[in-house]
Amino acid sequence: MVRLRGVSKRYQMGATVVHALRGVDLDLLAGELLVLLGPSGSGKSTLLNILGGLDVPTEGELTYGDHDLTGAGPDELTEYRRRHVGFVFQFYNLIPSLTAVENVRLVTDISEHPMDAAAALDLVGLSERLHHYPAQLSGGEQQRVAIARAVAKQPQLLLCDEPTGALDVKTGVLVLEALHRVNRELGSSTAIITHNEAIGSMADRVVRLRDGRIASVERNATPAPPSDIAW
Ligand SMILES: Nc1ncnc2c1ncn2[C@@H]1O[C@H](COP(=O)(O)OP(=O)(O)OP(=O)(O)O)[C@@H](O)[C@H]1O
Repeated sequence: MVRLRGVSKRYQMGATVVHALRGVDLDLLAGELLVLLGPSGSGKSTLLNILGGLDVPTEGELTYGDHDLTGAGPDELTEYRRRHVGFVFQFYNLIPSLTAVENVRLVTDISEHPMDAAAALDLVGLSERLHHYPAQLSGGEQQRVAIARAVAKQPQLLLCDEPTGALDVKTGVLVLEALHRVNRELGSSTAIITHNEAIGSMADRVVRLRDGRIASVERNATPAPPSDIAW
């Protein structure tokens, strides 16, 4: 689905150069659920941002299907994100003055092949909360609205940066269940960044980053259901 080859990212900070990624090769496969683990500063967010066209590599290649995005400019990357990528972040970034269903409609109104906003909220278990405002929802419910908003355009890629980082275990598991369901039912290739080793057990593949490099890739023959995960 998406292919990175020899991807490096360097940031110039005054006189010093920060090597965020060093020669990463990674394929995100169609329909898979990938968990990206690694210590703070190992390059996880940088990698996810490059996969999703939010950032560009200093070196290396990025391909989406048979579309070469290496060297793509801002307009081409915006088009790529708009058509194909859904993002979920640690903080939900909902519009406080809009209800759950209105937050999701912000995306469905401008998408080519959207799901119905209420159906997207149903997919994440929130059919009873369509007309609640963010302040009337728990943290886990707000994150599930953010997931519904990300998936309502039926993206081929769903990229999640610490989606359970701000949540307790019980709520975090509900969010993981929503991501798992979206991955299995919509078939969106899903990548989840986390510090939390336990979450690796629900993945088809676990990729570990260390110091900007891929330290290991493991395939899970029998991924665990999110309800079995505890931390
Ligand atoms: N915009 C930037 N400017 C300068 N350095 C940056 C920038 N973004 C990231 N870095 C540096 O690149 C390295 C990798 O950062 P990144 O955020 O990808 O790591 P991470 O594994 O996601 O960390 P965390 O788990 O703490 O979020 C870090 O050393 C970070 O300080």
